[in-house]
Amino acid sequence: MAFTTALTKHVSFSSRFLRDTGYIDGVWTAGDATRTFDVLNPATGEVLASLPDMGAAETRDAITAAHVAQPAWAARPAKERAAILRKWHELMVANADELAAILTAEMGKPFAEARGEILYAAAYVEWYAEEAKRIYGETIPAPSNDKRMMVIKQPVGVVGTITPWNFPAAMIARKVAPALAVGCTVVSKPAEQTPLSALALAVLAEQAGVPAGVFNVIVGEDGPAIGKELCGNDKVRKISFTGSTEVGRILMRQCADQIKKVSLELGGNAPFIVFDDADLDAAVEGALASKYRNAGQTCVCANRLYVQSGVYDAFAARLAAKVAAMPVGDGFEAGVMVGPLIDDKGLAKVESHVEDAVSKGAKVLTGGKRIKGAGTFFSPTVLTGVTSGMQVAREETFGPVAPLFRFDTVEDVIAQANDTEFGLAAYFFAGDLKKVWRVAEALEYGMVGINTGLISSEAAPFGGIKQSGLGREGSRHGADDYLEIKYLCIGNL
Ligand SMILES: NC(=O)C1=CN([C@@H]2O[C@H](COP(=O)(O)OP(=O)(O)OC[C@H]3O[C@@H](n4cnc5c(N)ncnc54)[C@H](OP(=O)(O)O)[C@@H]3O)[C@@H](O)[C@H]2O)C=CC1
Ligand SMILES: O=C(O)CCCC(=O)O
Repeated sequence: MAFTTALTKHVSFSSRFLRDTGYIDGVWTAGDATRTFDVLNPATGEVLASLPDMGAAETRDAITAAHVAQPAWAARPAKERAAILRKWHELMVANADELAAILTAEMGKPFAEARGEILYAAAYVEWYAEEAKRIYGETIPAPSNDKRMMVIKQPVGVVGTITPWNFPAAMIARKVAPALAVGCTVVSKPAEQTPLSALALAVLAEQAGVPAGVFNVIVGEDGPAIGKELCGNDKVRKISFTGSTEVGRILMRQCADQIKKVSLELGGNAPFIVFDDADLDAAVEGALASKYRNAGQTCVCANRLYVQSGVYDAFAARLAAKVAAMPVGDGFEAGVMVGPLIDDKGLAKVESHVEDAVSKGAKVLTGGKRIKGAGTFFSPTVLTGVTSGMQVAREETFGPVAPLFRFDTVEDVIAQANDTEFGLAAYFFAGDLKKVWRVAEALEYGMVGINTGLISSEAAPFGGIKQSGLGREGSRHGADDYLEIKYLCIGNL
């Protein structure tokens, strides 16, 4: 059976949104896949579903379908594409509870957070339904009277998207919505841990009127094989990826042969700075929101918390008290704030970061251990006495661990915050306006939260600099990633 009772106790077998195959050219199909792979609930370790392990051949078929469908989709008036996206948005909002249950079951995040993610994903679809109608060109005053110069924008064509498990709905929505809005077609490959949410989005896209071939989903556990086909097939004009910097580098190399466009949203190592003049309660709340959201499995999560000497002890004590009180458990239990980590690999990484820090002199104020049992839980942790020689200073922990570094001067903390190859998000809490400007300008990051730990929004350009990636998602800038600029010059006038 494709779905087990471990899933259907949360999402009924008769759910209109559960699918047990991929989706190619408007058809629910396993292609030629002969093997299956299991989708697990990380809170219990139970198998939720078995899906066909699709690979390069099915990806090729989906690319062909997307290639055939693209000209007609691009030729539809923007208003029609917008109306279909708007309908998709409405269906996501109307069915948020059921989509959230699927998401919590396969990913583990608390149900309220999962529901928040569905609405966040839907907001991207709504945003690009609106933007679809505003893909403006421009006219340019020509340097001579016998010419007229202008610019039009056209869709890049077929797009391959590869997305991670930490936001199984939002990461797909914020790539697919702008792509479809401007007239591209898409072949999507969700993470092997969370394919059910992707398939549920495709069900709703189909109901909304997205035509066959315009949005295709390939499910499978051989990411490298699917990725190679997406990067190597010359019908695909662009790859949009969210995930680890390591895989982003592989994809960029694979795209080099055909000079294929890439958007990459990669790892972060976000500094979170608390200055002596900060509102300490707001800084603690900001740290809780930024660090422990999604059990710390977010590329924009605070990874290194730098606290100025004058408030270090007070901040550490207040943060630890709140963190110790956070309920941990199955995301379906009422009141749970921190769910499991995605899998054993994720749990082992968090554990090794904490062990490394402690072995080099850090102190555990609260947490610090995996929680024994069936699921992959790690207790929300605060570490003090953390220094730059520890793993937590250099690598993304991707777990509920707040390492607190002490600093004295603005210059010192900016140097430490920028001392990383990553440049996605940074945060700081301060009162003095002069300092706010100086620090905001000096931080080498694509996004900076000032006196807030939450910066994500469909209205904002999300993306990084340095090895955190290329391109932006969300806002009006997010559409540009799926558009080519064409310059037209009329002569002999
Ligand atoms: N920027 C971010 O938001 C994210 C960062 N990370 C970071 O990466 C670490 C590892 O997480 P992990 O899940 O392994 O992330 P990955 O980067 O390995 O996975 C993300 C996506 O890429 C796919 N993939 C993996 N290898 C290839 C490949 N060679 N070619 C094409 N696609 C590929 C995966 O497919 P499949 O699932 O089939 O392997 C998945 O869909 C985390 O601990 C975290 O630090 C992780 C997720 C998101
Ligand atoms: O972790 C990610 O890859 C996406 C960040 C989620 C968000 O805040 O939009």
